[in-house]
Amino acid sequence: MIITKTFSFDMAHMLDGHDGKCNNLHGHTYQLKVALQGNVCQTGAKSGMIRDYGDIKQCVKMTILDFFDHAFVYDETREIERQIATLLANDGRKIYRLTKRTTAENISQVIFRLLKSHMPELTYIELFETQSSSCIYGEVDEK
Ligand SMILES: Nc1nc2c(c(=O)[nH]1)N=C([C@H](O)[C@H](O)COP(=O)(O)OP(=O)(O)OP(=O)(O)O)CN2
Ligand SMILES: [Zn+2]
Repeated sequence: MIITKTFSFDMAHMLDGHDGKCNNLHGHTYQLKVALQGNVCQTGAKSGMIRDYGDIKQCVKMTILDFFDHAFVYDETREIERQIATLLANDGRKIYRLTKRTTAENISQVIFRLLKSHMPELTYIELFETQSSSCIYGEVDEK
C-alpha cells in the first residue's frame, strides 16, 4: 500500500548552457508528489495510517518548501548563476544552492534524499516541472 500527498511551490532557475529557451532565467510552479510505503499503524492516535498526512505536510514544509518556495535555485558550478545568486543574496533575497544543474532530474534527487532522512517510508517522489513534464525518483534509482 502506498499513500501520496502533493505539494506546490514556485521556483526560479536557469539552465546555463542549454541549447534552447531554458538558458534564460525563468520560473515554474512545481508540483511535488511524495509517496510513502510502510506498515499501517494498528494502535493509538495514528491507527489505520502509514503516516499522518498532517505529519507529511509538516515534514515537507520544513525540509523542502521553506527552502525552495520562491527561491532562485542555482548551479554553483556555473559562473553566471553564481553571480546572480550572489547579487540576490546580498540584497536579502532567497536563494538555494545546488552542486549541479537545476534540472527536474537533479532537483528530484536532492529532494528525495532530503526527505528520506526524515521519512524512512518514502518510496518515490514525482516532481512536475510543467503540467506535462515530470521526473520520478525513488528507491530503485538509489540502489
Ligand atoms: N529532461 C529535462 N529536460 C528539460 C528540463 C529538465 O529539467 N529535464 N528542463 C527544461 C527547462 O527548465 C524548461 O523550462 C522546461 O521545458 P519545457 O517542458 O520544454 O517547457 P514548456 O514551457 O514548453 O512546457 P510545456 O509543458 O510543454 O508547456 C527543458 N528541458
Ligand atoms: Zn525551467
